[in-house]
Amino acid sequence: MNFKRLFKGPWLWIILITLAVIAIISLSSNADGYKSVTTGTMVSYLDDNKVKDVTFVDGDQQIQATLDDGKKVKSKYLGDQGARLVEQAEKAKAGKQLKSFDVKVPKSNPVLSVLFSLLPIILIFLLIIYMMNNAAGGGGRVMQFAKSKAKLMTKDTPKTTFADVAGVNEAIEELGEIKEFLQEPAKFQAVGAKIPKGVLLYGPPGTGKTLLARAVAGEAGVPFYSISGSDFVEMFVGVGASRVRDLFEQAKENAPAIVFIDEIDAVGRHRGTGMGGGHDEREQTLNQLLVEMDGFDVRGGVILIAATNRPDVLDPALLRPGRFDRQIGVEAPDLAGRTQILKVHSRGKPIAPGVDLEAIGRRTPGFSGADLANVLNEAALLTARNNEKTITNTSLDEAIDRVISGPQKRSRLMNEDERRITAYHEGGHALVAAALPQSDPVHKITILPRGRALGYTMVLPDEDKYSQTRAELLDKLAYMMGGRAAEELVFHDPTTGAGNDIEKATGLARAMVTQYGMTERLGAVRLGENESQPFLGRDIGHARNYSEAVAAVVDEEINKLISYAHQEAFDILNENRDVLDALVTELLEKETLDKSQVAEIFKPLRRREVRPAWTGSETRVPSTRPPVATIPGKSYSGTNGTNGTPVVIGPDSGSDAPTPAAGDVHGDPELP
Ligand SMILES: Nc1ncnc2c1ncn2[C@@H]1O[C@H](COP(=O)(O)OP(=O)(O)OP(=O)(O)O)[C@@H](O)[C@H]1O
Ligand SMILES: [Zn+2]
Repeated sequence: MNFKRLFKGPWLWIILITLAVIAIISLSSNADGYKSVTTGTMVSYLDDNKVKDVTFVDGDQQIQATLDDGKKVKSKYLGDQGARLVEQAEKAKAGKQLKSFDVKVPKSNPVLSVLFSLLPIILIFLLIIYMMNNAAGGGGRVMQFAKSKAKLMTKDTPKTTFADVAGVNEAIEELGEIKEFLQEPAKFQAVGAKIPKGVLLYGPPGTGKTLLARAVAGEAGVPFYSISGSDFVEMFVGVGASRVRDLFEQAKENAPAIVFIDEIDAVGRHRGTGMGGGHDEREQTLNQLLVEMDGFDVRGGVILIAATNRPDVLDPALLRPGRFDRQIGVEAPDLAGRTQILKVHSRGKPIAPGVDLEAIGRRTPGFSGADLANVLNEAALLTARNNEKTITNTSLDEAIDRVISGPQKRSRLMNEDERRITAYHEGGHALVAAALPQSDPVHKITILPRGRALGYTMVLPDEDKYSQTRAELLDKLAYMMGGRAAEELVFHDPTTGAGNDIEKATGLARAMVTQYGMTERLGAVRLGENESQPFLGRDIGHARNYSEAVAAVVDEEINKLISYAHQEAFDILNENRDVLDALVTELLEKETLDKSQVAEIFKPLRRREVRPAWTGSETRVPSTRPPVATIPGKSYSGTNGTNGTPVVIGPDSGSDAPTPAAGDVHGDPELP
């Protein structure tokens, strides 16, 4: 039994104090052996001179008497009786009938009275501690609130290895150095090499940052301490800072070790931007972190690994050399990476012989490692639920859909009219996409309600893409409006189903105007800045750094882009009404159409010409000389720009439908 632990709990103290109080009270109370008699009896004892000695206890209005036969008695008297009784006793004393006579004014027991007056306060205090304990999630936390919650996972460290992390080879290469250092620090010290104290892993959620950090510890065989940045910023002021101190103390004692801080942006944001006037708790914690980082000696063998989704908001002081001077990006995986991750996670799962993991990887651009792990898990769950033995393509298909937009809503009854409207809406998206020359192939159309969407159309690039041209964006705008245009064309009355499409199209058009410089009128000028609110941790608005006049032009240009796209979509559908009807007929019957089925139906489609050249100005005349030829077979890895995310378009019941995991239309994440 851990006694130290026991003394930290409030209950033991409560019990001890209560026992002590009871003991003191019972000791000092009248365990004196006097027998109570009535006042009348006492008076008659005195009158009859039967009393040997007598004591008046004033405050208590009590007479204690010892009788001639040794009996001890006591009784109460009234206030004005006292004087008479004393007189009587004095007389008896004078007449020698009484041996001794005494008056006591009892002093109240000082310990007892202090205790009694403090008792309510103590009880309230204990109650407050108890309640705070509960609020903090139990476990006697308040009593040890300064102790870091970092957990030493196991003494023999995580079992994760680099083999468990796929598709992030660059990061693994960089971290390999850290691993070697932790294994053989002497080798590095001998040549005077300085190992980074801190490594910052940054990248989108679910790409395996935590997994990587654990793998370093697992590979090097050192203890792994992990804590989340938001844990620092908890409860009382000053606690965050002492947590940091404690965490490092613990790690140093067990060095070589890895300290992992997840969500470091929770503590590591720019200082001086907190809402509480700059001197908030977070800032103290950050300062302590900086102090610790400066103070610890790498030769001590503690290496700090931190992870964040938002490296842009971190305090520059953290990123300075000597702190997190090594920064490693962990990006969403590319096709090869996705295939590898799928392989890692399919280990130990019975995959049916016909399943091609690379094909799955091809269909899941934009998925993070966590999404892919989720796909395989969902597929396994479905397989078990259907009492099947192996994971088939069918269950993997369903699993991908689930990860994108939630489980099927079989119970949602759509009446025939609504189903037909949905079919035309989705058919509209798909047809416009297929008729335009620069858009990606239609991969799937479904009118099965799923999540909050009534149906969706998935338009996917054949390979990962990192940037998009203006013509591609114009095509995208057009097919985003395709659903709405189909409703207008066929039913003469649009529905609310296009709400989400309109929202995304407007976002895309705004970006084309204000960020990508894709209009003639405004040119290649960046308009406005995304203002990030560090304390709230997200962008709260768009700061306008341009005039009212320009704002009006921006609005006009956005409008122009959208209405052009809308008209284009409408015209394409009108020209191809026969194909649209054929598509809808198939959709109503089969509910879901895959790539080859769609391609078959679209064979007679009247396709649009490639858009004319555009440079944004008449004075910039495009050259007729072609670019140099590319070396066949050589691939270039993208550096930045858009990640090839599939576009999923669905008419939604509301505008606040969740963004599908992999389908963000204006998903143009600005890579850090
Ligand atoms: N590259 C990968 N290889 C294998 N599995 C991965 C990979 N990336 C993510 N996963 C899976 O996803 C899970 C979640 O990943 P992890 O917690 O490491 O992501 P993260 O980048 O730390 O996310 P966050 O930023 O949200 O904390 C892992 O436990 C693992 O199962
Ligand atoms: Zn739509």
